[in-house]
Amino acid sequence: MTLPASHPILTCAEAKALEARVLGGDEAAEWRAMSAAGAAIATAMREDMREAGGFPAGGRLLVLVGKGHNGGDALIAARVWRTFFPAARVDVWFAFGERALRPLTARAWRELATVDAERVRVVSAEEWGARYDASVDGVFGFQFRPPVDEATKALLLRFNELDVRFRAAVDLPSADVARADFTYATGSVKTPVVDAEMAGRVRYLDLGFFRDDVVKDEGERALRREILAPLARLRPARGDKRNYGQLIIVAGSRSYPGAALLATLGALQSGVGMLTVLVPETCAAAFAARAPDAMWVGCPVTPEGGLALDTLSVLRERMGRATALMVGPGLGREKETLAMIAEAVKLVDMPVAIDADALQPEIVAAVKGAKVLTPHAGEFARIAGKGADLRAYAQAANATVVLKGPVTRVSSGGGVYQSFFGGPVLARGGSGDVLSGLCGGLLAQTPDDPLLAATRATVWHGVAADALARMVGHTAARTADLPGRLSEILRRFA
Ligand SMILES: NC(=O)C1=CN([C@@H]2O[C@H](COP(=O)(O)OP(=O)(O)OC[C@H]3O[C@@H](n4cnc5c(N)ncnc54)[C@H](O)[C@@H]3O)[C@@H](O)[C@H]2O)[C@@H](O)CC1
Ligand SMILES: Nc1ncnc2c1ncn2[C@@H]1O[C@H](COP(=O)(O)OP(=O)(O)O)[C@@H](O)[C@H]1O
Repeated sequence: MTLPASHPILTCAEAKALEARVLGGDEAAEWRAMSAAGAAIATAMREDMREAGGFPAGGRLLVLVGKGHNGGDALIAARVWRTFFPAARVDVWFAFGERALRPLTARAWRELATVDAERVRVVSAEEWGARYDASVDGVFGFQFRPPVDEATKALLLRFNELDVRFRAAVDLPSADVARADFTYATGSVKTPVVDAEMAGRVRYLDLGFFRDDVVKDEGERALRREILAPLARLRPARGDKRNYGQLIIVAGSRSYPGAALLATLGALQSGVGMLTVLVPETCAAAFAARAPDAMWVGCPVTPEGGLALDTLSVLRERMGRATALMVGPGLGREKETLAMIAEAVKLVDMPVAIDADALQPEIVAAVKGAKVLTPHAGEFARIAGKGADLRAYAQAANATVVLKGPVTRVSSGGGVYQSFFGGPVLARGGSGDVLSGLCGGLLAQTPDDPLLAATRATVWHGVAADALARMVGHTAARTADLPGRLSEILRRFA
């Protein structure tokens, strides 16, 4: 088993101890880390801001600075921002005055202030502009101890009212009051940010603090995009399609034909060697025109339009050398169809991925071997019971579970791997179907390693969604365009 590329998620006390260990209280090392954090924040902000159309030349940035290193990170980010956007105008607000700055934060401020005094100015809260293109909140970081004083809280609440197109925060949204669209977790992800309502989306910025980390399948962990790197490498010259697995998908119904097609498009870009898709006979020809590289097999349907029990004989004929089975997208919930699926998962001797309507307790229980389940919160409640714990359920069900949501969490009963990739561009019908196809395709390639297939699919899907959002924004995007983004992101591992 290859453990998924990931780093531990730490409590604030653990993060403090880690930084003390790595930086050893050495001021030069601390400055280097702050500089790396600031540069990483600015770079990530520039990328993420493309989802909102980018930062205009001559745009306005507001930087909120506290006393500590969180403020220093924000000030360095602003200095790097000025190298990206030389005409940017930067307003700096010191929450506790300039004199309160700790030495390295004061140094970060001196470096920013000397760049270009005309475009960088200190503002009081009264001088805040009504509108900014972007902001960086560095008032409080993970050393924050509540409560916040009333005056500062009132100002942070006022900050929330400003018209800011893109709000970034360093490590944690200040006092859990300042609102962020993206919170940049520098060096490590700290536990409180994961559930912080004000944090927006979390981005983990790896600063190399975990050099000595040995991945263990335990605890809460943040998935890293490096999990995709092996997929970017050359394949052996004499490879054969049979080396890359064969996936069989059973999906679709008269009501939801599109889900089967979307899952197929996801699977086709997973790198799988062969793909066979069992769909209602009425769909096969049209789908073959859309995706001729999959082998479409038309199956009998019930009068209501779901796959009929006889689909089992088609599966028996076709399962030959298959290395994984994926069932669920768009099947509908007819009794006959679900009974057929329960038999199908018993029939095969290969790992099974289960999604959507096939996520029923009796179907999950019928799988003999390895299984990957990809429920959203509603489906998870259906199979595991209301309020069930992900890790405990995965362990009890002997399954790898991908619990989808704004942050998707994956566990096979050991560690809980969180994916901070992807965003609201995915909040539209069919994006889960693409994920299940991708997951099935990866499972067919690593049938002995369902955890690797599931975590990799989750990261890949999320990173592709980010790429899509950067191209077209959140609103006028289409799920059908998501599979097309899966290839380009592998090209960035050179
Ligand atoms: N183009 C297509 O053909 C599409 C077909 N789809 C198919 O539509 C069928 C129904 O899927 P749905 O996911 O809509 O099923 P449902 O909306 O019926 O979800 C099942 C239960 O979970 C709840 N629920 C749904 N989303 C939730 C969430 N994010 N958090 C908490 N609870 C949630 C619902 O209230 C419901 O009780 C599936 O077969 C699916 O594959 C969808 O994937 C959309 C696109
Ligand atoms: N706000 C969001 N931020 C990030 N990811 C999201 C968000 N909303 C939905 N997603 C992702 O989109 C996918 C939706 O899947 P699912 O709920 O099965 O919908 P569907 O059946 O319509 O495809 C999941 O991968 C989920 O993690």
